[in-house]
Amino acid sequence: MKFSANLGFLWSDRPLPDAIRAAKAAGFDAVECHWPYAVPAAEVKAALDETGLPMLGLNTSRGNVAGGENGLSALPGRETDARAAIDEALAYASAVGASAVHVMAGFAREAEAHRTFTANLRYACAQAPEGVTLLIEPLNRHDAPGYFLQTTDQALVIIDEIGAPNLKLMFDCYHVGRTEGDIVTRLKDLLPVVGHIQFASVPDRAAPDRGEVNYAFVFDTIRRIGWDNPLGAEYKPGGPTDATLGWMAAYR
Ligand SMILES: O=C(O)[C@H](O)C(=O)CO
Ligand SMILES: [Mg+2]
Repeated sequence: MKFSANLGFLWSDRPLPDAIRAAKAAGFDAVECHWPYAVPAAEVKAALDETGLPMLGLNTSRGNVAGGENGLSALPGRETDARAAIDEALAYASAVGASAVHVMAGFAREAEAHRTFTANLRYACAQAPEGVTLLIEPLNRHDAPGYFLQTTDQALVIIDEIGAPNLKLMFDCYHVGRTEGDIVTRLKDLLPVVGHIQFASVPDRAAPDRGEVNYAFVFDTIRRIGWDNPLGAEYKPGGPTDATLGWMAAYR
């Protein structure tokens, strides 16, 4: 199995270039991040070149975080800000060679939110350069109550409606486990539209060696169905990241 270190959580106490180096030293095959924008892209690119690790993805900006925002693309009336965030993410992705951008929907319950989200996603799909995939990710209702995109069924409707080859699903086993369950069946059913897979223990969002989901079974199923891309370790270490990596040895 190949694994990608999600540097939004792993080694998040270090500057991003150092976190990339730590991921390399720990044996990860790739990295991904959340919101790298405070770090000059050239510094991130230099660390990626130095380590040889690919950057699999980054997120569009959340907007006004202090004001409670968690993404902009489904917010009616905020199209200008949402598209600026998409442009920013695509430019950063191009500068560091990242292969995906997660377009964050945000907290929205208005009737027009679906139409706003699909319009902004169409914009993103049209703007994305060759080799950059757009991802949408349902977030579980416990951690992100009121988030517009909550289930894989809802994401599938959106992906089908837009019908763009560069729009895919971020299948985060943690969120699916918390909201929907039946993780491996959902994954198999959705495989044609899956662009990236992430994981963490359920329900604690810790390393995958605990909790109610048997990740040995999940990873084995992923291997059997022929998914060969690195799986995103997006868990909260709750202390020094290096002390939480014992789970990896079983899959090498
Ligand atoms: O929280 C998650 O699972 C996402 O992957 C993310 O990037 C931020 O919401
Ligand atoms: Mg995730």
